[in-house]
Amino acid sequence: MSAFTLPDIAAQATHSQLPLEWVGMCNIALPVQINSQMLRASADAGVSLDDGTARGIHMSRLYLALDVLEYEALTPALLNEVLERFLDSHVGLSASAFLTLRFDLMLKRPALVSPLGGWKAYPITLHAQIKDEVFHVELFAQVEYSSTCPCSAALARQLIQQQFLTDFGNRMLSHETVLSWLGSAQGIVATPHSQRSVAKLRVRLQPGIEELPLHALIDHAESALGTAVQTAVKRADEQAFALANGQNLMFCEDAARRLHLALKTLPWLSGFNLRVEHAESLHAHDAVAHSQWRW
Ligand SMILES: Nc1nc2c(ncn2[C@@H]2O[C@H](COP(=O)(O)OP(=O)(O)OP(=O)(O)O)[C@@H](O)[C@H]2O)c(=O)[nH]1
Repeated sequence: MSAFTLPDIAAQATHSQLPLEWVGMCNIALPVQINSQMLRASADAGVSLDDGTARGIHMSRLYLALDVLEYEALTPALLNEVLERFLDSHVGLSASAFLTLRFDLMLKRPALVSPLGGWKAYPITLHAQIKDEVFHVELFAQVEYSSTCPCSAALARQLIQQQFLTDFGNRMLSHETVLSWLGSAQGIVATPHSQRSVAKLRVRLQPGIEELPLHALIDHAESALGTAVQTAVKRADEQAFALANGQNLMFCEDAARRLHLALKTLPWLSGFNLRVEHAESLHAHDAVAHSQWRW
């Protein structure tokens, strides 16, 4: 080695003769382009080290291959291109390449009634890989919604009926008296409990799909649930939300089944795994359900 040559440890041989499934870097900060927005993302970039005699991979080559993500809209083709670059820069060392991207998708959402709106941040994780020469992409999205317990709603209705009997017995009542009672806190003595809930959707894309259907996946899930959490809210919006909750009473099992049936209709999906978590206000633990299809 001359005084001007930098030592290249990664290029040395190792005596362990042991291939490794994944080698790379985690939590690389970088921007990605989605829906013409520049989003702050975090990437895990890796390859397999199939040559068990090689000391290491070339981390810098993976890092530099991520560059393109800054300049082009994120699509399955772009993810594939980055993974191909990983492999092209590791010929003879690696046969599989992996890329995970995490970011918050920002979507502007209208209010239910008023002409207002606001932004929601949806946590997204994309897993792309080339393994056995096959390219795969998985999307993971989190969608928050409200769930009102159907059992609690029925119990509350029963208490309201009992209160009605206590207040009026079998008396003949005028329309006006009943209307006023229904509008009073003494009449509606009990309310069901609701909780902020989250659906965690993991889906595999059909090969050949051109766009990442993040927006479509989230819209589809929110429409199936009917009670997506809101942004800007005036009283008219809150009332519409109360109605939506009353019309979409859900145990976690109901939410999981709704989402299962809804996701199955998406033609660009080849399989999914979903989990719903209802952060119960009745107790301090969560109600959780899982479901999957072709997973
Ligand atoms: N393989 C490997 N490299 C590491 C690790 N930690 C830090 N590095 C450093 O990552 C840097 C980049 O590695 P390479 O991509 O091989 O750099 P290089 O040899 O200048 O680049 P090439 O000429 O393209 O091979 C090197 O300085 C390594 O020492 C590690 O755990 N494994």
